[in-house]
Amino acid sequence: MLNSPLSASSNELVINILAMVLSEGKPLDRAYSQHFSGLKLVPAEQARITTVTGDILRRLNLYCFLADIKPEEMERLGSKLLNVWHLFHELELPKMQYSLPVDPDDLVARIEQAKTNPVLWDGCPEWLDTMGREQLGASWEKERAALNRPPKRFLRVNGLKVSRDELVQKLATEFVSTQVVDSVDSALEVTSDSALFRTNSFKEGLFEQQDAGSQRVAAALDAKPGMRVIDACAGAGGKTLHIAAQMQGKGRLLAMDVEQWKLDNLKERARRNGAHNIETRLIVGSKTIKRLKLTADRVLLDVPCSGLGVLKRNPDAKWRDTADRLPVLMELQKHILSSYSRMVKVGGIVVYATCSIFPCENRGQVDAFLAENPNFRLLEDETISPADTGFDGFYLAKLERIQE
Ligand SMILES: C[S@@+](CC[C@H](N)C(=O)[O-])C[C@H]1O[C@@H](n2cnc3c(N)ncnc32)[C@H](O)[C@@H]1O
Repeated sequence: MLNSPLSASSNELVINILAMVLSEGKPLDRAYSQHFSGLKLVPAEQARITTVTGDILRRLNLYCFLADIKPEEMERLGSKLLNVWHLFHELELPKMQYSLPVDPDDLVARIEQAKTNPVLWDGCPEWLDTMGREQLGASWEKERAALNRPPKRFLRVNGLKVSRDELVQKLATEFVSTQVVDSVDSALEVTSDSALFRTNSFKEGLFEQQDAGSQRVAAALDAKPGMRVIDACAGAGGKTLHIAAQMQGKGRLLAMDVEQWKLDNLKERARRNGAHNIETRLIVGSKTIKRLKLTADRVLLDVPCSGLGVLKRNPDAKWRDTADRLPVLMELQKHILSSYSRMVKVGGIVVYATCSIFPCENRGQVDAFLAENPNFRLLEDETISPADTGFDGFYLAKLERIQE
């Protein structure tokens, strides 16, 4: 994980970031950007801080149990948790100015006790374990273990500007080592600890950072040059940019979302990527969708979801009100699938996708949709399993419109 302890100031930052996530309910990425902006941290130290913070959040209940503190006590007692974290990973204790001591015998006893509880050992809250068992049965345990591993870093090669082999060579000259991902044509795994966003390759738009599992979603859409394609929950455009590359910049690609700031972000990324066939449109009501009825060859519905497939990368979702929000999210998923799918032409394809591995957000939604919409048929669906692939977890279903 690390080969030397964090400095006093880095420990302080980890505690402050954790407190912001756990006490103020801020998303982890926002807590990072708020704490890192204005600081002149070297990239390697920033990476060490995110490594430790991410690992603590992936197994928060375990570390809190070992330190005998509660998550909401992070601001006051976080130094004890950080001491426990270092001892657990067989590192020297960090040199913090004020820190609460750890009783080594108590820690050993607590580690032994925790080992007898696999749910705690995997950093899983009780509600999630119950849901995982209900939803996935026997395969839940391997997914639970996979979801607490550190995420790998993947790139999507921007085929509009460079080939995968050319990018490997170019990145090597910038001291970034990568290896090809056999099962995903557009993906490279980053194997060095490099600051990717500072490379010229990134500034020139030769790649985007994107999980390999996520890259399978846009690939399933099979968009071709010259088609009319709608990405209806485009966000900041991770998948839109991939679709634009599939279309080789030819045809019309409409990126829609209910948040204008995300679409603005998308436009900036599209410029860097050299993706010139993207138009953005804010969804302001049902009319925006109705006007596009039967107009598209392909529609991607990358719907809002629990994010429970991507917990390696966003572990803070385990410690929020995710379970309470799930019914609301599922209602929204149902609405988006039934009304936005009308934008596809007869013979066209809709891909419904989530970053969840739970059937209630996935095949359950698709089956309910098909029962009410016999004018669509399921061509194929796939759950991308974090345990089997090492990627983040996603679901995708390819639906063909067979009649108006
Ligand atoms: C899973 S995210 C999309 C991620 C994006 N496709 C990507 O690859 O980066 C879901 C998106 O749906 C948007 N959204 C929420 N409610 C929506 C609605 N009613 N219609 C369309 N988009 C919606 C959210 O703003 C969010 O950007």
